[in-house]
Amino acid sequence: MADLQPLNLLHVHKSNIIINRAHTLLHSIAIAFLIYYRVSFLFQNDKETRSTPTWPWLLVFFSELLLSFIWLLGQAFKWRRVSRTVFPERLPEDDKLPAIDIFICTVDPNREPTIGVMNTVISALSLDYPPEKLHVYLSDDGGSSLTLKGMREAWEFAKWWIPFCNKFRIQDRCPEAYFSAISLADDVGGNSDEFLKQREIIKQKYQEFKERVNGLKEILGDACSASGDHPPVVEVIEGNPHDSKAQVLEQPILPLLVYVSREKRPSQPQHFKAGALNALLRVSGVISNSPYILMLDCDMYCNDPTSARQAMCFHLDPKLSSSLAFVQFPQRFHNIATNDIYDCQYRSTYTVLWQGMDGLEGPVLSGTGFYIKRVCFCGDYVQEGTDLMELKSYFGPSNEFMKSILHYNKPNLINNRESTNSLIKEAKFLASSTYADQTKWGKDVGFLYYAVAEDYLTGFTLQCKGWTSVFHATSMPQFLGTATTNLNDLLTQGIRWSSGLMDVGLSKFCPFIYGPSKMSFHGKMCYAELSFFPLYCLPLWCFATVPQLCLLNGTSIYPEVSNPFFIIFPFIFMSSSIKLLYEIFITGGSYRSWINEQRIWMIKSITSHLYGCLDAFMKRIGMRKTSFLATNKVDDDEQVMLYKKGLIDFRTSAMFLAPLVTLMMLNMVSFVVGMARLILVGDLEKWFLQVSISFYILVMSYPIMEGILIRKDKGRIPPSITIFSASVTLPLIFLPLGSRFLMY
Ligand SMILES: O=c1ccn([C@@H]2O[C@H](COP(=O)(O)OP(=O)(O)O[C@H]3O[C@H](CO)[C@@H](O)[C@H](O)[C@H]3O)[C@@H](O)[C@H]2O)c(=O)[nH]1
Ligand SMILES: [Mn+2]
Repeated sequence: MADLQPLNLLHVHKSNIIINRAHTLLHSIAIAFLIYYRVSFLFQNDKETRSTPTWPWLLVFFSELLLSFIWLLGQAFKWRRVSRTVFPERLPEDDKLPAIDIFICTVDPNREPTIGVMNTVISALSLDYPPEKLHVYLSDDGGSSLTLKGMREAWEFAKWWIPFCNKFRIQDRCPEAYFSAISLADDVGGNSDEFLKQREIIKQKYQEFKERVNGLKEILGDACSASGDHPPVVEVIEGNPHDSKAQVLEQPILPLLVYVSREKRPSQPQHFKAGALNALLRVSGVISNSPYILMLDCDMYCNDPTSARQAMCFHLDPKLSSSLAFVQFPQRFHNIATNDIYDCQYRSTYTVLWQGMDGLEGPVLSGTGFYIKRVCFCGDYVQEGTDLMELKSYFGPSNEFMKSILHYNKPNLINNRESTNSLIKEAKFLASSTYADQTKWGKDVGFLYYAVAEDYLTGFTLQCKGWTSVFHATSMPQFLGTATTNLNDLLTQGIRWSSGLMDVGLSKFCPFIYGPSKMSFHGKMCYAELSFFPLYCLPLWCFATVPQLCLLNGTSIYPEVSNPFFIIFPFIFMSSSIKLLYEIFITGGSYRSWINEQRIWMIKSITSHLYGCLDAFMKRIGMRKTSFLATNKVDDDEQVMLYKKGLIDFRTSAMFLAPLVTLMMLNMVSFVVGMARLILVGDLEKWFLQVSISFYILVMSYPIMEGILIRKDKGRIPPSITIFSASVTLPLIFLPLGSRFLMY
C-alpha cells in the first residue's frame, strides 16, 4: 500500500492565477490606449503637432513600447504559479537510494576565503544521506595549494564533526554557522551534560581547524594565490597517515572527498565556471559516476541536511522522473539585513518568477543549489548502436570515460590502491586543458560555453530538448550563500549577468528563434524576458532625461490634465505599483522592500544593465572578449557597518557614480524649474506629468542626495564626483545636447 502514496504534491495557486490574469488584461487595455494616443498624435496634422518636436515624442514612445513589451513577456511568469510539498519519509530504504556526486567550484582564495569554502565542503560531507553514496568534488580553478591543504584540514575536522552531528542530530551542519548561531535551543542534544561537553570539544577543534587554515595563508604567502597557468591535479583526500586513529573515538564512514584542479594554460581558452564543471563531469565520471549531481558555488553551504532526500522525492517519482532533468532550490543568503537595501535576496526571482515557471516546464537552472541527472549532459549521443569511434569524437578519447557514459548507473568506485593510481592518472588526463579540443564539450555536451550565463543557457537548451525541471522552496532554506552587500560588487556582478543574458538573446539561442524546441510559448516568453530584461536600461535612461530636458526647454510631451487621455498615465503607474506591492505582500515583504526593489532596479538599469548591454554588443561585433570576475566574498568591517545601518556603500568607480549623480541633478533642476513655473505661470495642467516624474525620481534618489550632502562616513559619494557631475556632465553634455538634439 505504502508505495501508492505520492512522494510529492503540487499546489496550484488558484486565486493568485485569477488575480494575475485579470490584472494582465486590464493593464494591457491601458497600454493599448496609450499606444493609440501616441500613434494618433504622430499622425495628427494640426498646428499643435507642427509646433511639437518629433524626436522627444519618438523617444518616449519607443521607451513606452519597449517597457510594455518586456512587461508583456514577464506576464508568462504570472500565468500559473505553483508550489510543492515533499514526503521524504516515504522514500525507499537507504540502501535503495541512488548515489550522488557533489560539485563545488572555487577559483580565487583571495576573493573566496578558504575557510568559507571549507565550510561548504564540510556541510556537503555531512548531508543526511548514506555516506557511502556521497562523493564530494571540489574544483579549484586557481590551482592554489592553500585550497588543497585546507581540504586536508577540513577532512580531519570532518572526522570529528560528522559523528557529533549524527549523534546529537544537529540541524545546522555548516560549522561556522552552527557555532556563531546565538540560540542552540533547537538542538536535539539539548542541555545534557554529555552534549555540552562534546560541543565544547568540537568547538575547540573547530577553532584549531580555523586557525590552521588561516595560518596556511601566511605560511604559503604568494604561493597560494590563484594562477592561470598550472598542471592538472586530482587528489583523493585520505587524511593524515601520522594522525593516530585512536584520537577519533568512533571512526566514522565519510563520503569520498576529491580535490580537482583542471589544467590551465594562458594559451588555451578556459571557459570559466562552465569549463571547470565540465572537467568535473569527466573526472567524476571515472571515479564515482553517480547518476545524480548536486552543484554548489563555493559560498553556498548546505543549510538543511535533508535537501538530497527532498530532491529524491521528485527524481524518484515515477510520474516525473523520465523527463525530469533537475530539481532547483532557491538561492538564499545568510547575510541579509532586515532592510535589504540592495535587494540582494532576489525575492521576486525565487518566489514569483521561479514558481511561475514551475507551473510551466520548470524553473531556469540557477547556477547553484540544484540536483541534476548526469545523463542530461550527454546530449542525444549515447544511444544504442552508436559506434565507439563516433562517440569518442563527441566525448574525447578516454576509454575509461566511454565506459562511464555507456554504463552511467554502474558506479566505478575506487577499491584498491593500484586501481586508484591508474584512475587518478586517467582523471588527470580528463582534466587536461586540451582534452576536450575538437569534441562536443561545451557545444552539445556538458555546460555550454557560449555565454557567461552558462547556467541559464544550459538549462534553456535542456528544456528545448524536452527535459523538465522542478522548483522547491520551503521556509527553511536548503542552501545559504553570501549575498553582495555593497554597491560595487552588486553592480559589477550585474554587468556580468546582464551581458551574459544579452549574449544569449542576441545569438542563435534567442528563445524565440532557437529550435527545434519542445518548449511551450509561455516558457519561451519567460526565457526571453530573462535574456532581454537588461534592455530596461534604454527606457529608464530615456524617462530620466527626455521629459526633464523637454520641461527645461518648454516642450510638453504628455497630455494635459484636462485631456481624456491623461488618466492612462497615472493609471498605468498605479496599476503596476499596486500589483508589485501585492506580490511583495504575498511573498512576505513590506513597503520597504517595495522602495528598495524599485530603487535598485533603477540604479542597476542606469548603470550595470547599460554597461552589460554595451558589453554584449561589443562582444558580438568582436570588440571585446568574454571575462568572468568572480564575485567578492570577503567583507570589510566598514562595509558591514554601513550595510547594517541601511546606508548604501558608494565606494565604487566613477563609471557607476557619475551617471547616477548627474541624473539626480538633472531631475532636481527640472523639478525646481517645473515648480517655479507652476507658481509663477500657473500652468500646472500642462506640466503635471513631467514634474511628477522628476519628483518620483528624486524621492527614489534620496540615498544619493544623502550621500552627497549629509553623510560624512567613508561610504559617502566623493565630492570629486559631485563636482565633476555639476560642472562637466550636466552643464556641458546633458543640457546643451538636450536643447539641440531634442528640439527637432
Ligand atoms: O573561472 C571561474 C569563475 C568562477 N568560478 C566559480 O563559479 C561560482 C560562481 O561565481 P560567483 O563569482 O559567485 O558568481 P555569482 O555571480 O555570484 O554567481 C551566479 O551567477 C553565475 C553565472 O554568472 C552562476 O554560475 C552562479 O552559480 C550564480 O550563483 C563560484 O563558486 C566561483 O568560484 C569558477 O569555478 N571558475
Ligand atoms: Mn556567488
